[in-house]
Amino acid sequence: MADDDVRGRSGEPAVTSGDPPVIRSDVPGSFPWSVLHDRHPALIRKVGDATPYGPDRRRALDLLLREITDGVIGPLERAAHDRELWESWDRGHVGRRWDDAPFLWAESYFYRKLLAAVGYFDPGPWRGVDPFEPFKQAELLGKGVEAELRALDGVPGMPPGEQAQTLLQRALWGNQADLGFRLSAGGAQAGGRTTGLTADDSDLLWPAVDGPRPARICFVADNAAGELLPDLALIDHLLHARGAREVLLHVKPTPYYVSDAVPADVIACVRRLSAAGGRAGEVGERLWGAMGSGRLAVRAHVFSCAPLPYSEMPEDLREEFASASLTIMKGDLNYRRLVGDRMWPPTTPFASAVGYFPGPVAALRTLKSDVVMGLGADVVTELDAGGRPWRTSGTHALIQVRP
Ligand SMILES: O=P(O)(O)OC[C@H]1O[C@](O)(CO)[C@@H](O)[C@@H]1O
Repeated sequence: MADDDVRGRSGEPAVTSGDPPVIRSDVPGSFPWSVLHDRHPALIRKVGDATPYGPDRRRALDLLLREITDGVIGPLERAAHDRELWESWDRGHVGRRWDDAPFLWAESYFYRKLLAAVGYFDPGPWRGVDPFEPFKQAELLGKGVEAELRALDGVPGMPPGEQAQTLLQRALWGNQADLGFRLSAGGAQAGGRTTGLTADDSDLLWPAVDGPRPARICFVADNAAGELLPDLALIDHLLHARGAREVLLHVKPTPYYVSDAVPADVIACVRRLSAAGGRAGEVGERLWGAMGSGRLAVRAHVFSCAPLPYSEMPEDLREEFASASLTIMKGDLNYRRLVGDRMWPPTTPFASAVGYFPGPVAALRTLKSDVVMGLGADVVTELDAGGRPWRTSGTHALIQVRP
């Protein structure tokens, strides 16, 4: 796959091969345009309403709203702890228009600036206060999560193959629990789901787990609460029932894309499981023990919040993925970063885009953005004929594996 960020003289990303163009947000009415122009302003308001910030934080939120509305991407503060890091991730976009940056880059930078606006990195009372915590917390205590936990009670009575598939499917569809999606005006209808998957390589996934030696699994999580709970139930299955040696659970180092899990969310979910009683309680107790013994380790790599595709991952992360029997990538954003945020023809083979990845990799994702590949031509024809926004509505899902 060509590297998006091989730069031309202007600093603009240059497409160097026949790969399709990187997705931008500059077409009014397009999905990425609506994320930048509708979803992000709405999110700034919701964040301001959810926490009693004082006048200085409110002013900063207003300034950010003005910046994303009026157009030009401003730099981070001179003293920002990660300014150098972001300079290394910049591809000449700072100082240019938000709409002209790659969609992936612009969204990621928006979340970094939102954290700055609420004082997340500054000395003072708001340092480390997750602006999305009220939304995550509401979900964790909600009825949907209660039902998810109770559903685990039915799993031990199933034949082993069905247990595995059930836990896999619950983790997959848990990816609908994306608060960024639901907080926006148009996203509220997410929740319907199709019965079949648009692609299903699950028969390739289990052999990678059950290989000759006890597996080491990298599990790259996505959203907290409603997604992380079934993810953790699947992780428990890998460790407890499938004899995996260890699971390295990658989450975000800082709050991101509203509901993306950070280490505190892992702890909250393990506590929630442990306190639930029944099968969920057993799962929670085992995971608690696995964290204590090191069989379940949490990672919060800085690249997990980078505005770049995984093809540009740093060497230490590459080595970690290379050492795994299987890396499981959850969710839409991880998919975009895995295959490259481009308008791939949807029948392009999945393996052709992930050839750079240093080990076996599986994507578990509900479809919430334009990027998709690895579908059968008949599937695409049928989906297109349906006349619905199947790529972005979260009602469709896929499991793709490159062994
Ligand atoms: O939580 P997920 O599955 O990564 O989805 C996040 C998705 O939401 C969006 O922010 C908007 O749909 C996408 O850009 C992104 O891929």
